[in-house]
Amino acid sequence: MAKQINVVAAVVIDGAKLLAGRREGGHLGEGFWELPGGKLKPGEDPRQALMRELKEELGTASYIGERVLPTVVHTYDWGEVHMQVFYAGLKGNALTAVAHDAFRWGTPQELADLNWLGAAKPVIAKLQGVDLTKVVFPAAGTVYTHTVQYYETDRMGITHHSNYVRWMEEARTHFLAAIGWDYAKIEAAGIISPVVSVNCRYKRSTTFSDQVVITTKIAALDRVRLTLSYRMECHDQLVCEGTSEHCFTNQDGKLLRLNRDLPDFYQVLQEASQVK
Ligand SMILES: Nc1nc2c([nH]c(=O)n2[C@H]2C[C@H](O)[C@@H](COP(=O)(O)OP(=O)(O)OP(=O)(O)O)O2)c(=O)[nH]1
Repeated sequence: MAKQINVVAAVVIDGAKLLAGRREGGHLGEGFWELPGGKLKPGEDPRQALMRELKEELGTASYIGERVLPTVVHTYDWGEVHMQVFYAGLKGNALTAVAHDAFRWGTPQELADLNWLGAAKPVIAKLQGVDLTKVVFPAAGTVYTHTVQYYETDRMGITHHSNYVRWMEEARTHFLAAIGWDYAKIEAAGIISPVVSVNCRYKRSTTFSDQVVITTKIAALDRVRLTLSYRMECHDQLVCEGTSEHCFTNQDGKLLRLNRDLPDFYQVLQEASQVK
């Protein structure tokens, strides 16, 4: 059986253009054009891995967006490449050539005829119908990845259903920290945030070492209540959808009105709720 090689790659975009790199001499696939990226380390979160690779290969920090298409599988003499592809943007302007001997920016149409590595071809084909200027990047904190632990599975090796509610809390903590209101700050302001309800709909099971990508959004916000929605995906498939509803009280348990009692927090939440 061919050796499986897990790879992450980026459609790095700037306006209507994407970035192609030509593989330098001395590497497998030398002289072919590719999307910047590289091998995933065991257990590594794909988006984190891609940021690491882009930093190593292009010399600049990046932000990572949505998946471009489901995982591409392509077999070479040297193994079976499983490539996860995400949109990305670069924070810096100057590119440092480390693993490439040439770079080219172009629209998907302009770059279609380059001599692409096999696994990149379906990506370029898919991009022919995409207007890259319309690609949006998720707002900070909306994407969180949980790796399923051994102790979270049951006797049959399936993740116990109770864990999904805990992961919602992890994703929520991550989300609130990213919008500038981590739990320490909320507590320092004397605010208590009870959970009013939790809802969870299970679609597929997960198991040990699966990476569950959770997208958190504000589903509803009024003066006293915040509802967050969570969409959990694993191996490109929806595994669970949920919501959690929260109110806010002071130390005496008195219900707070966000707009009157916590205007700064309310404003940040309102802005975050505009993100679709
Ligand atoms: N980055 C990238 N890799 C691709 C593409 N298409 C494709 O088949 N591959 C394959 C080639 C390689 O077998 C593998 C990427 O491995 P790599 O050698 O670049 O990984 P790396 O940066 O971790 O390199 P190294 O440390 O092992 O030298 O994926 C593509 O478009 N981009």
